[in-house]
Amino acid sequence: MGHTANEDDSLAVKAPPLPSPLRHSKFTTQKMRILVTGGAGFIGSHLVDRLMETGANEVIVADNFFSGTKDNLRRWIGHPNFELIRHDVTEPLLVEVDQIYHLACPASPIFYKYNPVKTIKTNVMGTLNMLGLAKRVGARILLTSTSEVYGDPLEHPQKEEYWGNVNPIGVRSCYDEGKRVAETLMFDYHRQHGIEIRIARIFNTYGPRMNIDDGRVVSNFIAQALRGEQMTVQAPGTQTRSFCYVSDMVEGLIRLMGSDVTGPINLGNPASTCEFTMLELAEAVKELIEPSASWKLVENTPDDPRKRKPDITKAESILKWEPKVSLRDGLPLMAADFFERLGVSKK
Ligand SMILES: NC(=O)c1ccc[n+]([C@@H]2O[C@H](COP(=O)([O-])OP(=O)(O)OC[C@H]3O[C@@H](n4cnc5c(N)ncnc54)[C@H](O)[C@@H]3O)[C@@H](O)[C@H]2O)c1
Ligand SMILES: O=c1ccn([C@@H]2O[C@H](COP(=O)(O)OP(=O)(O)O[C@H]3OC[C@@H](O)[C@H](O)[C@H]3O)[C@@H](O)[C@H]2O)c(=O)[nH]1
Repeated sequence: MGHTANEDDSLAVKAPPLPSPLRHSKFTTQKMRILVTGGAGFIGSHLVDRLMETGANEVIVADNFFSGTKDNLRRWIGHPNFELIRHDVTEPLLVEVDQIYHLACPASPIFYKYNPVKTIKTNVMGTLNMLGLAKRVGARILLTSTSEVYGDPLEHPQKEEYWGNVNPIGVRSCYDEGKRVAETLMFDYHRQHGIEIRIARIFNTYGPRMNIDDGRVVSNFIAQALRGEQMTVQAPGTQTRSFCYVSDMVEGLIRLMGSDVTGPINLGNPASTCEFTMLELAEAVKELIEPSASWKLVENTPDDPRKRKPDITKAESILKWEPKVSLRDGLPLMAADFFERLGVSKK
């Protein structure tokens, strides 16, 4: 026969305890426990390196390996402060953590357009699940949003106050509208439930470990040049992007997480040495990496933004952050990694 609450108060239904009371104990020196979703990807794995290298953190990566790979994390696998979970963020995740860097989402246009329904599910359900987790454990959560929330911008450079020019029904919408909803969810959880949120709007970032067949322009041009293929400049070639090196980006993300502002905050490199047309980028790859390389003009895809450059006044003043690596310095660093992975010897 079962007990009732009246018979035995110890079995009465109680409010759930605060998770991990040990974490607030003054008798233990706990490391900060940090979840990085999408940590097996390009930016995520560099972020994991920085978080692990301090020795002050335990890091849990949750990734479904759609575009990321275990190889990016091989130096940490087996480390006592590191755990890797194969997990899709569209499903709930139960872990006890202090901070969440929520990066999980396909980011290259060819990857995010491959299964647009899954992309929007990842942005909406994935972000809801991570916010639910943040609420349950009282964690601070940072979303890696994107410059794509500005769409094909009618203002240049783009400030955080700009609401954007986005096609809600186009082939890019699964990603840019998905990220816009993710930002909305972040702010609604913040206002309604008091969750500590941080939103970074990341502009085009490049560097070592980008998937060789990622499809984004810098990795495409370098891989094509090294494989002896023509670089595919999508028409008209005069569209611009402002390219930020990955170590600068990771520094910005860590500073934002440690700050007391919600954002959104633009992170990217607006320097005149970093805003390039695609034709200029092809010429730079030819000059700096493979002098025999050539390019051809190919058809573009719909809704490609014609120009993009961040206004980073807020990041500079609030986070005391500014990017340091110019495109001309960053391209050879990325190419060195591609030489190694493609098994081609540097001339
Ligand atoms: N690199 C950029 O230029 C850039 C610009 C703006 C925003 N961002 C954002 O930064 C984040 C990381 O981008 P990246 O460039 O490193 O791309 P990436 O493709 O290398 O990394 C994304 C990671 O998320 C994982 N992932 C995707 N869907 C998932 C799911 N449903 N569940 C669990 N894991 C999933 C992938 O396997 C991969 O490891 C993304 O949120 C992206 O939107 C990147
Ligand atoms: O082979 C290529 C690939 C791309 N491009 C051009 O290069 C420019 C940049 O394209 P990418 O695919 O690298 O990236 P996009 O700027 O379009 O989108 C990116 O923006 C920011 C992030 O959120 C994402 O990482 C991604 O969506 C576009 O104008 C595109 O037309 C080429 O000329 N040739």
